[in-house]
Amino acid sequence: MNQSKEQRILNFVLQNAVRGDPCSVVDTIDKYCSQKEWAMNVGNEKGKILDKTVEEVNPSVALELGTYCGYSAVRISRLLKAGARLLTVEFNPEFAAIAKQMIEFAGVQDKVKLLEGPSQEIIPQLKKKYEVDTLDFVFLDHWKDRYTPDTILLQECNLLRKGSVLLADNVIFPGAPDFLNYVRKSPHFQCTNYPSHLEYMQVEDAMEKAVFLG
Ligand SMILES: O=C(NC/C=C/[C@H]1O[C@@H](n2ccc(=O)cc2)[C@H](O)[C@@H]1O)c1cc([N+](=O)[O-])cc(O)c1O
Ligand SMILES: [Mg+2]
Repeated sequence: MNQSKEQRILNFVLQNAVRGDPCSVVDTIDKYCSQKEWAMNVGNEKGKILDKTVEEVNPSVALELGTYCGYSAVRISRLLKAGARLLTVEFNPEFAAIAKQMIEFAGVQDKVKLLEGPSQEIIPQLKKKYEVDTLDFVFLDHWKDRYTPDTILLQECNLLRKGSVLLADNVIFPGAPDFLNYVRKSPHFQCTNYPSHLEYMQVEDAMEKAVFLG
């Protein structure tokens, strides 16, 4: 049975990155996906915007929607302070299995909890089942038509507090027009746009930061 692209990415990391070194895992995925096979990791250019935002927020509890191969889970968790944790949601069992191995190889498994299932089922479980009070940081990088309903669901579940920061990937390409419309029109969010490029390509993209005002 021939391998999936995601399995090939993982194998390349296992053979070429340094075990226990998250930066080398991130760099090795970028090397593979820029030279061999494109994949929908946030990448290094937008990854630097993600890094800056995570460093600014310095979250104790962070949520990621859309783990995929674990690139941004490794990227985010490498910046977390001792005792801080990242919850990352993945719906596809194959991707979840790849991401788990990627996270363990990078040595960040103590900071990352991978939750398998659709975001609309997991989000309402965060408080009781996963002992979350409120979220300091949320990275949205899953299905683009889920950004808005999940942002509304996060509010309905009282998971955001004054100052909670949402950062959304791909608001230009593939695009999340309804999300941009929603957060920019809402009196509950203060928005900032960060123009960038699609990972590994010279296509315009951007990230949107939306700070919850309570
Ligand atoms: O489509 C994109 N992303 C969708 C991501 C989806 C991921 O989120 C998971 N999920 C987890 C929980 C859910 O509830 C639903 C899905 C899916 O199982 C998948 O692992 C995308 C596409 C391009 N592109 O250039 O085409 C570039 C990008 O940066 C992208 O992020
Ligand atoms: Mg993306």
